[in-house]
Amino acid sequence: MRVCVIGTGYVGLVTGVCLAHIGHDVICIDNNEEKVKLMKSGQSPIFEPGLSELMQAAAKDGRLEFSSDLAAGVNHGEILFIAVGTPPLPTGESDTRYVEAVARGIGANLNDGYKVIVNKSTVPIGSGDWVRMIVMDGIKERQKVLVGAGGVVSDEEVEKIAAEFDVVSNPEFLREGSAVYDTFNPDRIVLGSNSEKALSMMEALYTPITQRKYAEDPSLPPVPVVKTDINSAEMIKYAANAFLATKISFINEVANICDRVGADVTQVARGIGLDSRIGSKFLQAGIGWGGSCFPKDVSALIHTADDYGYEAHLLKAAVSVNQRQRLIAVEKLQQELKILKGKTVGLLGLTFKPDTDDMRDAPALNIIEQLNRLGTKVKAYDPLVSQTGLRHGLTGVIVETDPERLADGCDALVLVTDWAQFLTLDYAKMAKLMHSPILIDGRNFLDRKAIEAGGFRYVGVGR
Ligand SMILES: NC(=O)C1=CN([C@@H]2O[C@H](COP(=O)(O)OP(=O)(O)OC[C@H]3O[C@@H](n4cnc5c(N)ncnc54)[C@H](O)[C@@H]3O)[C@@H](O)[C@H]2O)C=CC1
Ligand SMILES: O=C(O)[C@H]1O[C@H](OP(=O)(O)OP(=O)(O)OC[C@H]2O[C@@H](n3ccc(=O)[nH]c3=O)[C@H](O)[C@@H]2O)[C@H](O)[C@@H](O)[C@@H]1O
Repeated sequence: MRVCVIGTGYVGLVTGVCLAHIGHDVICIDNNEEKVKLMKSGQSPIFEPGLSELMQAAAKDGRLEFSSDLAAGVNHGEILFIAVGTPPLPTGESDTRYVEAVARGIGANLNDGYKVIVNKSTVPIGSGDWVRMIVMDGIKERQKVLVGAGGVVSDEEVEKIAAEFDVVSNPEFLREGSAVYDTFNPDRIVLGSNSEKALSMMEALYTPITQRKYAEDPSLPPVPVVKTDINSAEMIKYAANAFLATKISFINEVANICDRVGADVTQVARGIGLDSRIGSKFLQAGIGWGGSCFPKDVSALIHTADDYGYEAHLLKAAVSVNQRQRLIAVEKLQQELKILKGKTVGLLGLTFKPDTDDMRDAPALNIIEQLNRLGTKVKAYDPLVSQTGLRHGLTGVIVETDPERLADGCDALVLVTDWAQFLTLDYAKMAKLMHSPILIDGRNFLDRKAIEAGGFRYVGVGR
């Protein structure tokens, strides 16, 4: 099928590349010319395991193109994905201006022939109808321009074009760092629409994936396709992220109680996670959830509830537990070192999770800010940030090029991101380079015994 994906961030680029890989004819559009230039040269603007290889192969096979020309993209695609960002506004609500610009642009360029317009971006509930309205506005604006220029686009023609598109909500559930894997091995595909025609085109689009043709385990039963109305599909996305974030806040709260009563949250998590009603995933206690989506999506859902006269107490509590948890490492440093002014702390990891270069709403940022406020010198080593030299506008932190330089002269280390590389560092050597070999394991990631054998005092979260 002919597909156009508009917006080449994590979601758009991974969607476009994976759809090309399974045989569709894809054009990816972005209004950032620099990005388009980079992608045309075969380079991925984001770090995502496996993505570059698939991207280069699909481009070589002629199934994947990049452009900044929206009109060309709209003309090409039978299915048009909107995958631009929906960042949070200071109020917590979602900033939909990029979706609006794209929807208007689609309308202004819609041509003959049926099109499915897909909301892949995470958008506030009710956005399906809103996108339809904006696309219609775009069509009308074009009509005005054409009429002004002596063209002849009649009202009937506008109605005809309008009748020839449907809007589908198709929320995305991929995780950064395993985005390609998640795309080929989804737990479900959610499609929200009231149009049978649009739904059947979307089902056909995803058939190779739902039939597990590209799955790690092709013998699994087909991927469930959940077909709903548009509002419910949009709500599924928010509810899923809000549930996962709340689950992490729950285990973090349990961890804080464990710290006080002398229990070990890692053992508790295993003990409760084996209950199939609870499940073992997303029970890793630590310094809290971050990233580009959990914080913004939970806030947006709280905001939506508020708009409709409902106070979302539980979600607000999940956020407030998380805000406190973000600084738990600083509390632990104070317990260990007492006065932090004039001390040097080294952060192992900066990104909000491993296998990504994304620093959006990373807990490291709060830790750096708070330590700076307390007069502490902060250094950091991150496998990706240190290597790529990408500083992401980081201030108040010296980015070191290797773990031993990081340890040199530190009063304590804090493991911020659970990068696999951190399991095999030479901790004995690092301990010798430090003023005081203290390690706060903000992700309960390391083997306490091995770290202690290396000469460190080990402090976990809730263990
Ligand atoms: N990052 C993630 O892991 C996930 C994100 N989502 C949702 O997907 C959406 C996209 O998120 P990301 O990929 O992280 O976004 P992003 O912020 O990384 O990328 C957005 C891209 O859209 C482009 N763009 C903005 N306006 C444009 C326009 N008018 N025309 C063409 N391109 C335009 C930007 O240049 C940028 O390349 C958001 O709604 C997010 O909540 C959903 C699931 C996972
Ligand atoms: O909407 C989105 O953008 C995506 O948000 C999350 O994906 P992502 O943010 O990439 O990363 P996660 O693996 O979910 O981790 C989020 C945060 O929670 C933290 N986390 C995760 C799991 C856990 O047990 N404990 C924990 O503290 C991570 O360190 C990270 O800071 C969801 O998992 C995806 O399904 C969703 O598509």
